[in-house]
Amino acid sequence: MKVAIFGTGYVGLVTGTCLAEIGHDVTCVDVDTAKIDGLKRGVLPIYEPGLEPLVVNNHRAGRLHFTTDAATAISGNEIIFIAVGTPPDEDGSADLKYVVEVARTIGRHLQTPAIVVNKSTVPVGTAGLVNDAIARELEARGASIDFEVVSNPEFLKEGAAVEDCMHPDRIVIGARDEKAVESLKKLYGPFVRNHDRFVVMDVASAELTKYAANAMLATKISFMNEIANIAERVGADVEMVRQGIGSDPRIGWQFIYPGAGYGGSCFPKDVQALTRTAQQHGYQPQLLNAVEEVNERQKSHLFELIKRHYGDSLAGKTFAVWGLAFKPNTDDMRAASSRRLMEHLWDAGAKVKAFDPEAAKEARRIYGNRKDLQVCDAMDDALEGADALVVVTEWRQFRSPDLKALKAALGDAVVFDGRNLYSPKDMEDAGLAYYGIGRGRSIAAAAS
Ligand SMILES: NC(=O)C1=CN([C@@H]2O[C@H](COP(=O)(O)OP(=O)(O)OC[C@H]3O[C@@H](n4cnc5c(N)ncnc54)[C@H](O)[C@@H]3O)[C@@H](O)[C@H]2O)C=CC1
Ligand SMILES: O=C(O)[C@H]1O[C@H](OP(=O)(O)OP(=O)(O)OC[C@H]2O[C@@H](n3ccc(=O)[nH]c3=O)[C@H](O)[C@@H]2O)[C@H](O)[C@@H](O)[C@@H]1O
Repeated sequence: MKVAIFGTGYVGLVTGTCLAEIGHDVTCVDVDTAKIDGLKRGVLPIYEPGLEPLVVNNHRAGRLHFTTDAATAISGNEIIFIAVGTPPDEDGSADLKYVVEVARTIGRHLQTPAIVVNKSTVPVGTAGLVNDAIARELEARGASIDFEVVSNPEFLKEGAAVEDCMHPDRIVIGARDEKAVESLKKLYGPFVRNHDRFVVMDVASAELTKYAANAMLATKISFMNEIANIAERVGADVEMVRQGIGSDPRIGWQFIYPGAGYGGSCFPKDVQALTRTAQQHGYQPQLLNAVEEVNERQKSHLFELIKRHYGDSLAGKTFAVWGLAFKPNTDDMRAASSRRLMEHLWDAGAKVKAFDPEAAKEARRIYGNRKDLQVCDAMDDALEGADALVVVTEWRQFRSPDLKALKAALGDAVVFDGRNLYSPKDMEDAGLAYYGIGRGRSIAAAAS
C-alpha cells in the first residue's frame, strides 16, 4: 500500500520504517530540512536500537522515501498518517497546532481519496478538528474529494520502539467507516499474522484509550514511589515490597519499579493533558492530580537524599552522574530526572561530571559549555575527582560496578542510587555509604 507519514520523529520514523520493512511504499515528510537531508544520507536524528539498518536498507530498496515536499508526499497515497508532536500548552492541555497545520496541508494538496490516520496523542474531539480543517481547505479550493479521519493511537516505548512496532500487543482503531477499518487491518496485518490484535472502537474511545494507557502506567509508578517514600520512613525496603507484590498477577511485575520519577516526552505531558480535559468537562480528577504531584516531588527526591547526607554544605562538591537519558536505550532527555537533579546540584554550588552511553551529545546541546558540567566519554572518567556517585538511569553497564574501585575513586565514598540497582549489603561490605530509593534501613544506616 502507498503511505505518507507527516512527522519524522520517534513515532513517525519508526512507524514508517517498519511499514516499509513489511513491504509498503512509505514517504516520510517533515518540515525539518536538516532531519530529512540527514535521513537521505542514512544519518538518523535519534538513537533507537535496531532502527538505523532498517532505515538504510529500506531507503536503498526504494520502499522508504524522505521529503520536505508535502504536495508530492500526499499525491496518490491512500493512507496519510499524522505523527507530529502534541507538546503541552501553557495550561498543560495538548497543543494541537502541529496536528491542525498538517490537516490544513493535507486539505491543500489532496488529489485522490485517502484515509487520514491520526497517530499523535490527542484529546477527544481532535479527529473532528482534523476533519474540519481538511474540509475547509478542500472547500476553499472548490475540490470535492473523499477522505475519512481515523484515530490510531501509538503505544510504542522509546528504547524498544522497533520491537514494539513490529510486535504490537494491540492495534487500536477508532473509526466510523468500516472500509477505513479494513484498509488499516490490511496495512498492519503482517505485524499481527498469528493473532487478532485489532481493537476496533469509536473515535472518541480510541482517543481516550491512549491517555488512559499512559495515565494507568504513570499511576503505577507514582504509587510505587509513594510506597517507597513510606518505606523510607518506617525502615522497610521497597525492593522487598516490590518482590512481595509483583508475583500477584493482578498486580504484575511491570511498571512497579520505584525510582527518580518518570520522565520522557509523554507521561508528564499526557497526565497533565488528561487532567485538563477532565477539568474542561467539569470533573476534578483527584487521582491524576496526585499522580503528577507525587512524580514532581519524586524528581527532587535524589537531591533530598543528597542533602540528607551532606546537609547544606554542597558548594565545591563534585558529583559523578551516571545516566542522563530519561530511560535506558535512548538519547532522549526530555523531562529527564537527571535534569532536575543536576539543576538542584548546580543551584547548591556543586559540580557535575556526567556520563551517558547515548545522551552525551544531547546533554551538550541542552547545557552548552557550562563550567559546572563536564560530560565524560566513559563511566570511569566521570568518577575521577568526584566525591559521590549518583545513578539516575539504569543502563545495563551500570549494574555491576567494581565496588573496590568505586570506593577508591569517590572522595566521600557515598553512592545515591536512583534506580535501586545495587544491594545495600554489597555497598556496606565495600565500605560505601548507600542511599537507594525507599530503602529505609540502609538509608538510616548511611545517614547515621
Ligand atoms: N515518543 C514516543 O515514544 C511516543 C510518542 N507518541 C505521540 O506521538 C506524537 C509524536 O511524538 P514524537 O514522535 O515523539 O515527536 P517528535 O518531536 O520526535 O517528532 C515530531 C516531528 O514532527 C515534525 N513536524 C512538525 N510539524 C510538521 C509538519 N507540519 N509537517 C511535517 N512534519 C512536522 C517535527 O519537525 C518533528 O520531526 C506525539 O503526540 C506523542 O505524544 C505516542 C507514542 C509514543
Ligand atoms: O506515549 C508514549 O510516548 C509512550 O509512553 C511510554 O513510553 P516511554 O515514555 O517511551 O518509556 P517508559 O518505558 O514507559 O518509561 C517512562 C518513564 O517511566 C519510568 N519508569 C518506568 C517503569 C517503572 O517501573 N518505573 C519507572 O520509573 C522510566 O524510567 C521513564 O522515565 C509508554 O510506556 C508507551 O506505551 C507510550 O506509547
